[in-house]
Amino acid sequence: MTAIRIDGKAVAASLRARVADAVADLARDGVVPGLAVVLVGDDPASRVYVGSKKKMTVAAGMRSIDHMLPAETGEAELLALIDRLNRDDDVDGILVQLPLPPQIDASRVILAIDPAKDVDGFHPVNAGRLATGQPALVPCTPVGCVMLAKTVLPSLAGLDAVVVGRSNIVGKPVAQLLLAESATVTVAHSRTRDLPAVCRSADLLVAAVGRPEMIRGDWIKPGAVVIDVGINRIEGEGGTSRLVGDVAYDEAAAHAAAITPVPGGVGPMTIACLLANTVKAARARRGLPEVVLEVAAF
Ligand SMILES: Nc1nc(=O)c2c([nH]1)NC[C@@H]1CN(c3ccc(C(=O)N[C@@H](CCC(=O)O)C(=O)O)cc3)C=[N+]21
Repeated sequence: MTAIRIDGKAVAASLRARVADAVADLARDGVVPGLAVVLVGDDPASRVYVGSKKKMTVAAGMRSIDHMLPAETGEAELLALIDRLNRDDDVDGILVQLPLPPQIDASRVILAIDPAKDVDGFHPVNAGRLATGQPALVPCTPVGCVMLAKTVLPSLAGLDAVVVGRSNIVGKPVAQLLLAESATVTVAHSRTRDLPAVCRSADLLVAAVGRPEMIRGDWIKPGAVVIDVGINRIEGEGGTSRLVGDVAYDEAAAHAAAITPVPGGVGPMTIACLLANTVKAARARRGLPEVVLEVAAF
């Protein structure tokens, strides 16, 4: 069997087109959503990523407000900026790029963001709302994972889903979303016994561990759907480098029914979902009804 390659780039482009339509609707009422992105330090990969978010925010018709702060920025200074952004009525979404330098406590920063503007969905209020089935801003990468799975699966109800990784950013929220879709969810992690056997039980496998190609072909149940969240840069010969996922793609594709590539899988969905969350926040803050931006499933 050779698996279907799930085209995250194409699904993300169609989601961004829906976002742009929703932004045009808001513009007719004089509303232009604004997304503030805060980057502390000058990590080159983070700069590239923030740049591409800015470009796509503007392409969708929204305002992008960048705050590039030096690596030595103190926690109090960052918290003061967040306070200003919370109060600024032109700002609908606030994203503080992670990781933060060691002198800043990320959990305190996340707690300081107004949950109504928390387009990353990392604030405990949004995490709690997601866990209890209330309307929430939901983390972007997990939403992207579920959207991609739904492009090849008519329903996730009753499926055995295995999530490898238990971070607050991906593992836990993607498990909550899959549970809300009525999958039977197992969250595996570094202390899980016989991880290959646990993975082999999965109809739907979500890999979010951050270890290059850790998940091998013979860990995949025949006919499974595999969503690879990992984005790992590995050094090749002669100073070259390439991106690989947490799943050994070629091996896994020999067993799976469908699989997301890296690059071109979950990554582009993360940014598209961030734009969608910004529209969602802009509407909710003004008491406007929610619009469906999800790409039509199946
Ligand atoms: N507060 C916060 N929110 C985030 O959502 C967040 C963050 N901090 N810190 C960094 C990570 C990383 N991240 C990516 C998003 C898109 C791609 C992406 O679009 N990747 C493309 C291209 C990759 C390339 O060519 O370099 C792909 O996978 O096809 C990658 C990485 C969001 N993050």
